[in-house]
Amino acid sequence: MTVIEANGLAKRYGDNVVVDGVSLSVKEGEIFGILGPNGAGKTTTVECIAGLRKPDAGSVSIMGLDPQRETREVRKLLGMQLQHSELPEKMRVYEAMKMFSSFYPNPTDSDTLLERLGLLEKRKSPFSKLSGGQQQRLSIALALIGQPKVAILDELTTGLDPSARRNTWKLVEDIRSTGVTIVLVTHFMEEAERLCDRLALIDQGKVVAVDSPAGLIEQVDTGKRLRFRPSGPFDHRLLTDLDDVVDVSEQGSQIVVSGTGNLLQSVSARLASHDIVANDLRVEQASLEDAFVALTGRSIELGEHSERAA
Ligand SMILES: Nc1ncnc2c1ncn2[C@@H]1O[C@H](COP(=O)(O)OP(=O)(O)OP(=O)(O)O)[C@@H](O)[C@H]1O
Repeated sequence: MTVIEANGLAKRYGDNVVVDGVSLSVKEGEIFGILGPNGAGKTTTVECIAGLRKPDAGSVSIMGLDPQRETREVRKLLGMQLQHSELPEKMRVYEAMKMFSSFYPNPTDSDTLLERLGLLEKRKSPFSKLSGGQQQRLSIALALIGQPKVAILDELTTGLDPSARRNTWKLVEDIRSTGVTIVLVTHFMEEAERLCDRLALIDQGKVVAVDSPAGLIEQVDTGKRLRFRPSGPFDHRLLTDLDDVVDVSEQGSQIVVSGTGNLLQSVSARLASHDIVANDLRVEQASLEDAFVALTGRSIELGEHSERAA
């Protein structure tokens, strides 16, 4: 079943076209990623989807409802974790939960949710005394308090250290396993690859491609590459006549073999039959980053405020 359907969304600020004809559909129970560099229009897109911003053109349907016209009904279905959720410094965790609970007709039990998010012992802490990871987890709790069918999570691991980031990924998987459909906005390749069932790559306000992470990589896959340092004298002709090998070259002391099919197996077998050991053997395959570069001509990590996923 389709949970979110957006068609031809457009939004401009003055002369700046930020969202330029975005169409996408999100299926029930999936983690759908919106991946693109800083400033690509991701946040504006999800704000239009959630009804927090009015698009200049296009339409959105969330489980058959129009977020612009049926705002109250949509709020009951949708939990939104905002990119920079700021609460009053002195507001305590349980007070924030209570306030957000009051917005929904059927909120879940606050302490049970805090416990699930590892925040129960912090329930009396003021917002300003929480670590970055705890503030993020609280913003997720606030997005989930109304028992939404759909949760939109915007850049939820930006600013977190690698361990907190991994814990948050686990949490997102747990939320999905309870049947919540998740839209995940991110500019981290690793996060998108690890979590998302399907992804929309967004660049300069446009959807460049929608597919599973593996499907996107496959679209641009130029084949496989092996690198190794041979243990003894090596003649390229040893490998060039293999069916799976397309090219053999040298980079310093390394041999680089590109090809297709069972490249690793056929090269290993041939080397072994000549008593050559492939030291420091590495298999390289196209990544999501390669797919993004191939589809847009630009690197996603080059955004002004980019931060590499560790
Ligand atoms: N209210 C606004 N008024 C004017 N320009 C805006 C407004 N909101 C966003 N923009 C501009 O729209 C562009 C896209 O912003 P948006 O936040 O949607 O991108 P994004 O892909 O989510 O990037 P980021 O990850 O940096 O937030 C940016 O150039 C931004 O400066």
